[in-house]
Amino acid sequence: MRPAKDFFRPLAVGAPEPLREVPARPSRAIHFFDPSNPKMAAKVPDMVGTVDVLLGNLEDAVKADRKEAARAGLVEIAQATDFGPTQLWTRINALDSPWVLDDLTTLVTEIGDRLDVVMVPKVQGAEDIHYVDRLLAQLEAKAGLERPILVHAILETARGVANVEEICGASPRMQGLSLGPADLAADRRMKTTRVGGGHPGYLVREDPVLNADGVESRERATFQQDLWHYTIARMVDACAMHGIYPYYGPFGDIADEVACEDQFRNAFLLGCVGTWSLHPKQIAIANRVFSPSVEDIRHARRVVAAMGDGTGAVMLDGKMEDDASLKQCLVMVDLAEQLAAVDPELAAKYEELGDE
Ligand SMILES: CC(=O)SCCNC(=O)CCNC(=O)[C@H](O)C(C)(C)COP(=O)(O)OP(=O)(O)OC[C@H]1O[C@@H](n2cnc3c(N)ncnc32)[C@H](O)[C@@H]1OP(=O)(O)O
Ligand SMILES: CC(=O)C(=O)O
Ligand SMILES: [Mg+2]
Repeated sequence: MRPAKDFFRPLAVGAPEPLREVPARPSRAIHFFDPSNPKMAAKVPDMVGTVDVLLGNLEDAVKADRKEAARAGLVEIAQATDFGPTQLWTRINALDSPWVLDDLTTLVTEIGDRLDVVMVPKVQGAEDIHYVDRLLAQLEAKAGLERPILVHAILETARGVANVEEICGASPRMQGLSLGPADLAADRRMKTTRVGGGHPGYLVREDPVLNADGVESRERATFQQDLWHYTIARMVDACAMHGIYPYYGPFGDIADEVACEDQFRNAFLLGCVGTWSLHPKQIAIANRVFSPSVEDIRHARRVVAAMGDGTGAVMLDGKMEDDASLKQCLVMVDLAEQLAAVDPELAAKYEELGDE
C-alpha cells in the first residue's frame, strides 16, 4: 500500500491529479450495449438523456471474433455522440485476456476525454487495481487528459469478495463496485444457473401448524430468500467505508420484470445507488426503483422540518424521530436533489410536494 502522503500523487508525470472525493453523480442504470452490434449501436445516440450511464461493453457477451470491432465501434460512437448529462463508461476485457492492453491503450488515447469510468471485471485484489491505476496514469499523461478516469470493479470471484475492502481502498480512482452474480456463482461453485436474482430452492419453511389432535393442519408456507444478500451487504459496507458507490449488477431474466424490480429494490434498500440494465426495458425499472418515492420524500421532508436544529426527539404520526432518523431522511432528501437535477420528470414530482 502507498503511504498516505503519496496516495493522492499522480502515478505518472503529467497525469491529472487524482480526485480527493468521488462525485455523487446519478447512476441509477448503467446500460450495457455491445458496440460491435450495429442495431444496438444505432440506438445509443437516442438513449442519451434517458439513462444515467451508457456503457460500451467489450468483455463477456461480446464474441471473441468481435472484440476488435467492439473496441473500434465504441471509439466511433464516443467521437460522434454528444453525451450531455449521460455518463460514458466502458467494461474492458479481463486483465488476463489478450485484449485488455489494447482496450485501455486505444480507449484512453482516443476517447479518454469522454470516458468517465472504466469497469474492470473479475478483480481479485488490490494488485489488479494497482496495475490499472498505473497504466491509466501513463496513458492519461500520454493523451494529455485533464481529469482522471475513474475505476469500477466487478466483484465476481470468491477471492474478490474476500478482498473487498482492500479493493475499494486501492486507489483514489475507485468509483464503485458491482455484483457479478454469474461469474461469482460459478467461481464459488454455487448451484444456480441463473444470472442474478433469487432461486426457488433457497428458502426457509415455517414450523408445522398443528391442529388440536397434533396433526399438521395446513401446508407449511415457504419464503424464498435472497442468494445475494450477504455479498451485497459486504459490498455496501466496504464502499461506504471508502466513500465510493455500490451497485447491484445484471438481472438476466429479461422477461421477468416483476422479479427484476424486486431484486433491484432489495439492493436499493440495502444501500446500492444503481444497477445494470441489459435490455432497454430494464432502464425504466432501474430509474423507478433507484429514485426515492414521492411518499418517502414527503415523509423525509416532514421529519427535517419537525427536527428544527437537528437535535432532540419528537413524535410524528406516533413515531419517534431523532438525530439518527433525521440522518436517514437526509440521505433520501440529498439523493432526491441530485436526481432532480438531471431528471425533470422526477423534479416535477418532488416539486409538487411543495412545502406541505
Ligand atoms: C453476466 C454479464 O456479464 S451481464 C453483461 C453482459 N451482457 C450484456 O451486455 C447483454 C446486453 N444485452 C443483449 O445482448 C440483448 O439485450 C439480449 C441478447 C439480452 C436480447 O437481445 P434481443 O433478443 O435482440 O432483444 P429484443 O429483440 O427484445 O430487442 C429489441 C430491440 O432492442 C435492441 N436492444 C436489445 N438490447 C439492447 C441493448 N442492451 N442496448 C440497446 N439496444 C438493445 C435490439 O437490438 C432490438 O432492436 P430492433 O428493434 O432494432 O431489432
Ligand atoms: C456481471 C458479471 O459479469 C457476472 O455476473 O458475471
Ligand atoms: Mg462476469
